[in-house]
Amino acid sequence: MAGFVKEVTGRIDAIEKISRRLLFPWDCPKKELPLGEAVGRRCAEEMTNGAPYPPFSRSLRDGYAVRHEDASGASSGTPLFLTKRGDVLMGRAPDFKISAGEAAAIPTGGILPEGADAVVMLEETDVAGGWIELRRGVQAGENVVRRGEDIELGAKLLPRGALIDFRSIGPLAAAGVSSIVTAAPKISLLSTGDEVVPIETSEPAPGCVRDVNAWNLKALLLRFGFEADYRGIACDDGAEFERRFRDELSGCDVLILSGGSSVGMRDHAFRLLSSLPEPGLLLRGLNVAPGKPTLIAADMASKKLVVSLPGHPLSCMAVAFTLLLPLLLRLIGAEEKECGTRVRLPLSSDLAARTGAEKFFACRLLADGRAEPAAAKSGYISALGGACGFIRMPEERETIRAGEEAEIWLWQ
Ligand SMILES: Nc1nc2c(c(=O)[nH]1)N[C@H]1C(S)=C(S)[C@@H](COP(=O)(O)OP(=O)(O)OC[C@H]3O[C@@H](n4cnc5c(N)ncnc54)[C@H](O)[C@@H]3O)O[C@H]1N2
Ligand code: MOO
Repeated sequence: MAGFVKEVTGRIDAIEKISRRLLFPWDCPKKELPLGEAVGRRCAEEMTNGAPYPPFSRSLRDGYAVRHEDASGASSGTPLFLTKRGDVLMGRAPDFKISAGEAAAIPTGGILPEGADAVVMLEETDVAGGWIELRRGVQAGENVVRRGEDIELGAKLLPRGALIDFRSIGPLAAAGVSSIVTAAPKISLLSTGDEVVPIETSEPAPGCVRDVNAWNLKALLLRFGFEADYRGIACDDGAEFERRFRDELSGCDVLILSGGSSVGMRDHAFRLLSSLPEPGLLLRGLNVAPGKPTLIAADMASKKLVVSLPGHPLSCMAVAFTLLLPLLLRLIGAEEKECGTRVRLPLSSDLAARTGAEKFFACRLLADGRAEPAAAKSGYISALGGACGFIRMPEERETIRAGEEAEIWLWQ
């Protein structure tokens, strides 16, 4: 790996410069999917609500629909009595209105009859001699959801590029969105290195290891709404590697390599990324630890992005989470610009590193709310097991003490 670049670019600088230089977002492929199949994907366009929700004012309780002023002041000691106007039937529009002094029986979810603006719960009422006895007063709107109160007509359901998941699918279903146009950039994953062998290899030869990075990357990207196609492993032979690289690049929008990003005898990524037409190589060396040997290049005319990630599995994932995902979000024009959530939590033990680079450490969340740094080297593959995300140590820091708050980048 000797001879790797000394000059490095800061992560945020890299993201901003590359996005601007490549004129993100790109008009990348889209796929229309039935709602259920769109779960876990990102919508290609902003989605707005086509109908108010709920579509009609409805009761939240079994009870009596009333005008709140008619119930005002009712208590068990001084009950009020209203005339029963009728029964609201589930799934049917009432064919009567509530006038002063009237109440209507209503089920949970029933349409609030015109004139009524609140519901008194059944257990706070009685039927007495043809009257409805109220033992409690209600405020306007109590036990009722007004038409459009939850989601107004025209409200934003999903910003462009948002992840479709359990948090956002309900309003889409309610709005009758049965299919969604999802962003579907064609992303290919190619691992590199003669020592990297397919996972099916029953007994890797001495010096060989099964491919981990491609599977890590595939799972990470999927978790954040991007489908990536595993294209296998490219060997270290220069000519063969080049053929494979060009072949794979021609079939996708984004080619993600791992390994061979450093500059050594067998590291062809730099040479090939540099050979791409305008703008060619955009990043050579990232000021992130682990993750320095990262290369990014693009071919603007053919709208191709190539990201060559470090071979060490933990480095590869740190760069994928902190640099690759933000770039992909910008590429598809997502409003969200980073994946995950930033919080500040105290650390459970001291952390020490060198100043200069922006540092990321896998960490676990302890039950007492502290973050525990994983004791891991960049070549480890176990560090993300049970991790909640990464601790970020800024460039200028070299320690964070136990008990001191640090910035944590949670997956969620
Ligand atoms: N003398 C120096 N050596 C190294 C430097 C350096 O500056 N000077 N940089 C180190 C850093 S930092 C990293 S990170 C690695 C990155 O090197 P490459 O991106 O060129 O990656 P490789 O050399 O191909 O592999 C590194 C390491 O990772 C393993 N690997 C690669 N691909 C996979 C995969 N798909 N699944 C599992 N493991 C993989 C590979 O076997 C190597 O052990 O270089 C340092 N060295
Ligand atoms: O940057 Mo390497 O990616 O430190 O292990």
